[in-house]
Parts: sequence; C-alpha cells; structure tokens
Amino acid sequence: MPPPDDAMHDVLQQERTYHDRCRAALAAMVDGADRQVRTGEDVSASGADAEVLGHGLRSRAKELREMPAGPLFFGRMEFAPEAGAAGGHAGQAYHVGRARISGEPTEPPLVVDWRAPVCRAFYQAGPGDPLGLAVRRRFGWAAGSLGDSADLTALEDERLDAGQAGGGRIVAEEIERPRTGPMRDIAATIQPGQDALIRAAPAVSLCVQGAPGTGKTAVGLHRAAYLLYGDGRRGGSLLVLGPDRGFLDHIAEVLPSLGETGVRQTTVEEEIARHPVTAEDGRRTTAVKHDPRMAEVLRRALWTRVRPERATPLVVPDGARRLRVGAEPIARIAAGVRAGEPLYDVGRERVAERVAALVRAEAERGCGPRTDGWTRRIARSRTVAAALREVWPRATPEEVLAELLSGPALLAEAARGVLSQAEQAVLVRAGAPRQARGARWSGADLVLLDEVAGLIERPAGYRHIVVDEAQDLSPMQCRAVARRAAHGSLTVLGDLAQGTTPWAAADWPGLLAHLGREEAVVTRLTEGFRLPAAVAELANRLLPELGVDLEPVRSPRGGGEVRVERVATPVTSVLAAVTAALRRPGSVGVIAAAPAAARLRELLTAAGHTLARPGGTQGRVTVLPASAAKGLEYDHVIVVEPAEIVRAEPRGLHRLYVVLTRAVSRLHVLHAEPLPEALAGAVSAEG
Ligand SMILES: Nc1ncnc2c1ncn2[C@@H]1O[C@H](COP(=O)(O)OP(=O)(O)OP(=O)(O)O)[C@@H](O)[C@H]1O
Repeated sequence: MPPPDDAMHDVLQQERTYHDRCRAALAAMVDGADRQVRTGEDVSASGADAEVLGHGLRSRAKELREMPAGPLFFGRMEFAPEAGAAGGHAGQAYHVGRARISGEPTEPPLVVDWRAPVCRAFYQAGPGDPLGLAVRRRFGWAAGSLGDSADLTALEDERLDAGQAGGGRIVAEEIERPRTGPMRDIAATIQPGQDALIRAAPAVSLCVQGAPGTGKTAVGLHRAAYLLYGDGRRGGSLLVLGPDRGFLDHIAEVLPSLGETGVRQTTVEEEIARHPVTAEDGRRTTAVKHDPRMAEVLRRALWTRVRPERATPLVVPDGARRLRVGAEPIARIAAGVRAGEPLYDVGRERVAERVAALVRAEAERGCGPRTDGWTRRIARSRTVAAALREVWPRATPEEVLAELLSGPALLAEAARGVLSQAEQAVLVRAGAPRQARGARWSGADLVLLDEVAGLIERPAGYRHIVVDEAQDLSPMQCRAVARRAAHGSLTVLGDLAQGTTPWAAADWPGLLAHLGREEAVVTRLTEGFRLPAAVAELANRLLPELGVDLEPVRSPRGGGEVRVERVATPVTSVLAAVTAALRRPGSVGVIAAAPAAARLRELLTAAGHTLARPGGTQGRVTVLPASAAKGLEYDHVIVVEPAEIVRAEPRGLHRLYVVLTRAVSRLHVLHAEPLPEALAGAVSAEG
C-alpha cells in the first residue's frame, strides 16, 4: 500500500474518529442491553411473558457482549444525491460492518449490517450499473486487528458515478493474504456473483457447482448467516453439513465471526447416527446399502408388518355390556389406512381411532351418546392395543432392519424385482442377530435405519440446510438430508471433479433428484480465489481424466509457485521442504497417502516440529492423509508421491485433484515414482 498523501491522511483520520464514535456507541449498546435485562427482571409480567422477554433481552445482551473483537466496519457507501437512482437512500452515506451499530435512536445507524437490504448495492454495484451509489469505499485494516482505530491504515474509493471501476487492491490483498489458522469470513470482500447466491430468497434451493477454491464454502456459510438475519436468529433451525471433523474445525469460526453462534455444524454421518458404528461392511455390501433402490426394499419390509388379514373380532367391556366389532371391519380399516401409506406411526394411530369410532357407534346404539374423551380412552385401551398388535404392530427401525438383514426369506420378498439375487446375497449378514437388541451396526446400516425411521415418524426438520461437498453424498444419504428439509430449502455445494466416494455424483440433476430438489438451478463458479495461476494450471491437467464435463478453474491471481521435484526418497525429502517452507509466512500442509502420512508425522515430530491438527488453530505445519484434505487450504502445500495417492483408492485421481488444489500460494510436489500420466512433463513454474 503506498503511503497516504495529505488529503488521504485527513480522510483516514476522519474515519478513525468515526470508528472511535462507533466503538463508544457499541459500548453504550452493551450497557443499555445489560440495563434492560436488569429492568426486565424487576418487571412483573405474567410468568410466560417475563420468561420470553427475559430470554430475548439476555440473548441480545450476550450477543452484543460476545461480538468478536475486530474493526467495526469494512466499507462505506455514499448514495448519489439524485432521488430515484438510490431508492429511498439518495444523498445518504452508510458504513458497512458485520453488525449494526446505532447511536441515537432517531438517527440512521452508524454502521449497517452487511446483510441489510441496502447493502446489496455495496456488493453488486459496478460502473455499468452503480445501483444509486456515487462512491464505494473499502477500508484496509492491519492484519489481525482487534479493532483499534489506529489499525485503519488504508482506504480505497471507487467513484461509481464517474464510471470508475475499482482498483480492487484491498480486495486482492485480502484474497492473497497468507493463511494462518482456520477459515475467516469474507463479509468485506464478497464478490457480486457470490452475493447474488447469498441473498437468494430464503425459500429458494440453490446448487453451486464450483471449481476448487471458488468460494463455495464461503458462500454457503454467508448464506446461512444471511438467512439467520432475516429470521430473527432462529439458529437451531439451520444445519451446516460438511465432510469431516477437520473441515468442520476449519470452518468453525466463520459463523461466530459474523455474530451467529447457534448453528449446528456436523457431518451427515453424525447427524443421522442413532448408534455408534460397531460393524464394518465389505465394499459390495456398502454399495448396495447406499443404493437408492434400498428405499423401496425398506419400504416394503416395513409395510409387510401390516396384516389386515390377521384381524380378529374385538370385544370391549362397557359396564355390564360387551361391545363387539367384527374382524372384517377392522381389516377394512387397516387396509384402507395402509393404502394411503401415511407415516407408519400416524397410520397406527389412525387405525386405533377408527376402530374406537366403531366401538363408539356400537356403544351408542340404544344407549345414548358417548363423549370424544371416551372414544380417545377406547383408542388407547389395552383391548384395542392388543388388536393392533396383530394388524399393525409397533415397529422400530432397528427391528425392521435386523429382521431384513438376517432373514433371507423376508429380504427376498421385499427385494423382489428390485435387487438381484447377488445383491440380496451380499446384504444378508452372516450370523446377524434376528433381533434388534445386541445388533451391531455399520455406517451404511445407520443410513438405512434413518430411512426406516423416516417412514415411521417425521424427523425433526430444519428450515435450511447447507450441504458442502455434496458430490460425495450417496443417494440414501441425500434422502436423509431431504427428509430433514421437507419444509425448508437447501444450499447444495460441491464439485463433481472432487468426488471421491464410490457413489460420487456424475451429474447434478441426479443428485438433486435424490435430494428432492429437481427444480434447483445449478450455478457454475469457475473463478478461483484460492489458487494462483501456476497451481491452477497444474491441477487443470488432471481435469480431462476425471470423467466430468467441467470447465477448468480460472485464476485471476499471479504470484504462485509450483515446484515439481524428482527425489530419491520423497518422505525423507519432506524435512528439508518443510524447513524451506517455514521461511515464508503462512501455513504449511504436507499431504501424502495415509501410510506415508503416518511416517511423516513421526519424522517431523522427531525433528522437533509441533504439528497442527487438520483444521486446527495451533501450529503452522499440518501433516495429513490425502483423504482428510477436502475443503482445507494451506499457503504452502507439499504433496508427497502423487502416484501413491492415486493408487490408494479407486477414485485416486480425483483425490489427487483435491490434494493439488489446496495450495494458496506455493505447491511443492516430491516424487520418486513417475508422475501420473496427465502430470508427466509438469515443470516447476512461477506465476
Ligand atoms: N470474495 C472473497 N473474498 C476473499 N476471499 C475469498 C472470497 N471468496 C472466497 N475466498 C477465499 O477463497 C478460499 C477458498 O474458498 P472456499 O473454501 O469457500 O472455496 P471452495 O469452492 O469451497 O473450495 P474447495 O472446493 O476447493 O473446497 C477461502 O480462503 C475463502 O476465504
């Protein structure tokens, strides 16, 4: 950044003073909120109202107190004075920050929340369409600033009213900054295409196919924050799903830094886990269990439990009388309810109610009316429960699945015309207990249990689910996600080129159908914010080999370095490579096939390095197996023996593509074996 001239110096000084004012106003807001909590506690209202009010006030006070330390604004917009061009904002100026700060209640806020509708102009305006803006200002703060006004060191104005396109230095510096620690929010530098996705209407489900580093994860998390803003912060109703713990740790700070702490962030496996995983399936068994045809098999297995033909006459004692209902009407009721295929438990209740209504009709014949309460008691009586046990027995997912997997006859019936004999054979588990109690479950079984559970009763749902790395979800996992968003919307993020699971999606329409969101529009992002041109060029060489119809990632960034080095023993060469990498700023990721990664961890620890966990916050060097690299990024990436990474799994080339695209600045490939063909001939490069 060039040193500021005098005029710039004055403007900077004014902005620092303004920042001081915002800081004071924020302190007053915190005091005010605390005072309201105390007053609220003294006010006597009805118990329930006081509770709700008190909770709201306490949450607001806590939220303000816990606002992350940092600069209070990152941008400013000045609307043109002509009315019309700027909607209701003509002639107004607003600072833009991560949270709203207000001074006097009668005056406009000192800082507007980046999610407020007025801020659309801040992110979307361009010289072609300034959206009413005369000037857009971006602020440059010292790296890691905790919000001291003196840390405001630069600003950059774009005169949109004069058709001036921004120099974008501050944005470029933010994008290229060396990475340390976990992922950060991008509220200050959201790009127009990203903003359009983030601000899409809440009910709209989106699908984003984005090349590596195009900001999919960032978009998903900011969309979550945007939806919470419009929704009075009902955080519990929002779910973020990611591939593994390392990734979740990597993204853990983003939503809190935007002031949103109540969002559940987990993996699909953890979200659906009814039991710990204590069994393992073979590859073929796993494949069949994740196949969408299993949904039909399970549906049939559950419904074979309903047996209208087993109905027996019902006799209900009623004082001195015996009320009788014949087997046939009960069978008819059960068959009728089954035909509508409601949720299993709902159906069961419906049958009980209808049978009770028959009993009531019988009771009322000649003996006067009965109340609804009486009928409800009958519906829940032991006699009716006993009749139900025959025609519509209670079911748990565990019973249904245990019986299916241990009973070839039942399986044959449920899978007829759906699964081949061979597929059925791999499902039947040798020695599996016929009963749910004591059964051991594999990861794939948990997906099946979730499917059955969803047929029995409705799972707790979310208003919105952000699914990251969605290309890796199996059809059955997609169904589990869809069930939880039955009344909500989805943000589906992924990259077909990075699919590494056996069932990785080949196209988006297929996956969206399993997610129940055929209508979602697929937006393609190809501009990479992570990769410098030299790294992108190397990774793009793999793309034609990955069996996907995608454009290569484009990088607007120079400054990257690629070094491809043939060495005698890559593992031992890593020590020197790490030492060299540590001379430059930023994080270092060493990525290798799992066995080599384990050896490297020992080697580097013995050499005195303190290693960080994947996605962790401590330490500059992380050693990770290729399987744990998804979604992560490091300034300097050292890839050890690509051929071994490719060999380690069926979709090894896709894995290598993931690994090569983790580098923000420098990529160092160490190999002894020949490189995979697509990379052969790759030479060291500087972008
Ligand atoms: N508008 C932006 N301003 C600054 N940084 C950005 C912007 N968009 C994305 N980034 C940064 O680029 C990097 C890559 O973003 P992100 O992880 O969201 O990409 P991705 O598409 O999910 O990548 P992958 O598929 O490889 O996991 C992150 O460090 C993110 O903070």
